[in-house]
Amino acid sequence: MNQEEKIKQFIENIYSNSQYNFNDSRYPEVTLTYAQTLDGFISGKPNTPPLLISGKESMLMTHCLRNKNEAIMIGIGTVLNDNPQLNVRQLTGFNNGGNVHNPQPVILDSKLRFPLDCKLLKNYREYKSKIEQKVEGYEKLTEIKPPIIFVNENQYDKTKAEILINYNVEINILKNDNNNNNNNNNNGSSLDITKVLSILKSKYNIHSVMVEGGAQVIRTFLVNASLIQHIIITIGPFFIGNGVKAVGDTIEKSELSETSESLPRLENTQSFTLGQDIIIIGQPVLSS
Ligand SMILES: NC(=O)C1=CN([C@@H]2O[C@H](COP(=O)(O)OP(=O)(O)OC[C@H]3O[C@@H](n4cnc5c(N)ncnc54)[C@H](O)[C@@H]3O)[C@@H](O)[C@H]2O)C=CC1
Ligand SMILES: Nc1nc(O)c(N)c(N[C@@H]2O[C@H](COP(=O)(O)O)[C@@H](O)[C@H]2O)n1
Repeated sequence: MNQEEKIKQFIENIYSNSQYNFNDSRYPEVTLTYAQTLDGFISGKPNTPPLLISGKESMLMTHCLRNKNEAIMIGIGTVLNDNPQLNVRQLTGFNNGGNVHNPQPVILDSKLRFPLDCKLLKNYREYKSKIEQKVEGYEKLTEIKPPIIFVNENQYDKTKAEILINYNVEINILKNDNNNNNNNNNNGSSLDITKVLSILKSKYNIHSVMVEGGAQVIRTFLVNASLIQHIIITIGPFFIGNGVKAVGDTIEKSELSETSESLPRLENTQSFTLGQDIIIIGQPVLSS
């Protein structure tokens, strides 16, 4: 077995040992995963170029996780800062007829700041055009899905939404409920994450979601930890001194949701090194 096959096998085991039962839940199976430095940062200061924390082996693990999960969720802050692709391009068989799949991108974007020239849209449009024109090798391309975006009612530009809908982007409009439990210091523009997850399950039949960040989204899930089934953290073996902290400086008790009265601890933990990085895996549990 090569390294990619070993990582895929390892990831299979994580999910096959999971207690999660899709039929019993209103939500998809959620994996919160991100990479941080030894001093707890997930990126450099805001508006600086994306910080590569994962080494090549743990990045391969991230691509295997993307391949395993049906959807990948990020916040608009990450789209704007990193312009990510969120595909599985490091896996064998990518765009070559292999048995790999790109996850469905899901973006939390209350005010619809989604840039029309971002890679997520550009890659999708290029893929679609190649399929429609049947360019050579088109049958072997790995499918790219247009993003699903969640916005807050009354906070988004309807004209921009129309443009995106014409590009096959799905826009889901949520009622802005300031009493939701997603406190994350973003001035009342936070989407109700339980609604987002239940729509992903009921409307799109999505079974599994990998939540990749950024900081505000990680925080939202940690204060609603009953929604998470797995946490997988890559620790890069270096310090950077400052930047964006994975969970911010402090989380107040008042931020915790009704269903998650504490921040989680991990059970069934596993840790190992991948290249020079340390991987920590566990299932979050809440103390009562
Ligand atoms: N090292 C890693 O694994 C990763 C690092 N990052 C880094 O994270 C940084 C971006 O983080 P942030 O600025 O915090 O942006 P973010 O990606 O967490 O997006 C936050 C935005 O999402 C929207 N949003 C709507 N509903 C929300 C909800 N319920 N909870 C949270 N956000 C909601 C709001 O507009 C909010 O401003 C970037 O620098 C990026 O490089 C991002 C992903 C992974
Ligand atoms: N696993 C991981 N390790 C790092 O060091 C990272 N900086 C990230 N960032 C996440 O990956 C996205 C970029 O994805 P593409 O390479 O463009 O497909 C970035 O936006 C973060 O979500 N992840």
